[in-house]
Amino acid sequence: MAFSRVFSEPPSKSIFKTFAVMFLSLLASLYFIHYLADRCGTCIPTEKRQTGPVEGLYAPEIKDVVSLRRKSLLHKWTSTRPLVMRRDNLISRLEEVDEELPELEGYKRTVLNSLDADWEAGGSYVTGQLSSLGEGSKKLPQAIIIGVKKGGTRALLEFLRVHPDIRAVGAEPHFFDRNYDNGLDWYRDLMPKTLEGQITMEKTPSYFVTREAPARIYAMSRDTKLIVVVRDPVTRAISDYTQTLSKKPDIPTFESLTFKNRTTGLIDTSWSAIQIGIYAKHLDNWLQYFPMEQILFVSGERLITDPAGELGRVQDFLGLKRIITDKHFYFNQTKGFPCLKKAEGSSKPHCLGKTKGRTHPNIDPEVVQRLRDFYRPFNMKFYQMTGRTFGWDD
Ligand SMILES: Nc1ncnc2c1ncn2[C@@H]1O[C@H](COP(=O)(O)OS(=O)(=O)O)[C@@H](OP(=O)(O)O)[C@H]1O
Repeated sequence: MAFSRVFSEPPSKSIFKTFAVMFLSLLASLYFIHYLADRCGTCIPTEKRQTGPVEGLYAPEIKDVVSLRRKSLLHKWTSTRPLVMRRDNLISRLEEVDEELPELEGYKRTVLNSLDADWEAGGSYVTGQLSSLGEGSKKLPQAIIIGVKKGGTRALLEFLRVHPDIRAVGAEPHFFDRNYDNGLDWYRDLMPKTLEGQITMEKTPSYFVTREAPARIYAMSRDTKLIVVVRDPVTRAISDYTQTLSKKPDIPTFESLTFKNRTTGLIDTSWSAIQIGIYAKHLDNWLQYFPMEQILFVSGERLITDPAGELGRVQDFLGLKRIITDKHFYFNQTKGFPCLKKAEGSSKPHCLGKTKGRTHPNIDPEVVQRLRDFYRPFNMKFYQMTGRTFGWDD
């Protein structure tokens, strides 16, 4: 990204890179083996699956001989290394690896595609919207969650997937920023199959700050509905920094990265963590192509305190019946976030993975205040443009 600051630490980067390549190779191999095992003639009928296949790897109810063999193989994997993780957790981690090392895009996509194909096969029977043969056809998305990074986009997508009239690709396609040269057929091919009346969706939070994205989405379809999950820009910046810190523990402090010059108090707006939160500026870019009525702003804060309320607004915006309601959520005290009572394709409660809801480091309150002062005028402009007050400056 144009605003990104590069931290040049060659030895740790090369170790990380080697680790990432090994990790992805291992995942690709495991999925290949799993895929073969799953496709063999005697595998568990889809209707016996209680969960999506990745979670299903743990399913205790595997009974027949082939399944037992598979179970023992999988048990070996899970007991030797914590590789078989929940699907959304795996997707989030892969996406974070990819963000640091875009050259691994091909590898990552192979793993993510098989994850989605697997999810599709396992989830389709349970949701009852598609047959296990995967009826329907792949379509370009009619609605896209375009941002913002660390706003709560994964939570929104996972919650929306519960709706029987929404089908979404789990992984971030990054089509309108990184993969545009692959063409629309490539993009369509990533999408799940849908039946008449179902909406195809994807989420890639970096679109919101990608200069070319509005024109490109407009060229695909001027009717595309756009959704932006926004969050207090100061908390968002800290969340963004926390994510980077989790992968590169040696980076400078948040406080030192915030300023161009700490003595003069000049904020470094070229740092992506700061730049992304200037929502009014990015929104201007989208309004050159799309009318305000075609963009829905979801409050990242309310998505946590009142998920059903925000989901109600999203379902209205998409022209769907309000099927996702209070009944679908419970507040998980341990996680500290709302979770689904039943995820798509599963009968089990489902919280987002460990990369969502990280503990943030303590930031010098003076620096936080300085950032609040910096964002205030941009926030006011944003409230004015959207006609909604998000309460970040109360
Ligand atoms: N239900 C639920 N469970 C867990 N986390 C939740 C939930 N709702 C919103 N959030 C917030 O989502 C933040 C991550 O945002 P994104 O999913 O947009 O991140 S990313 O851009 O895709 O990396 C993540 O940020 P951090 O708390 O900084 O980790 C969460 O605060």
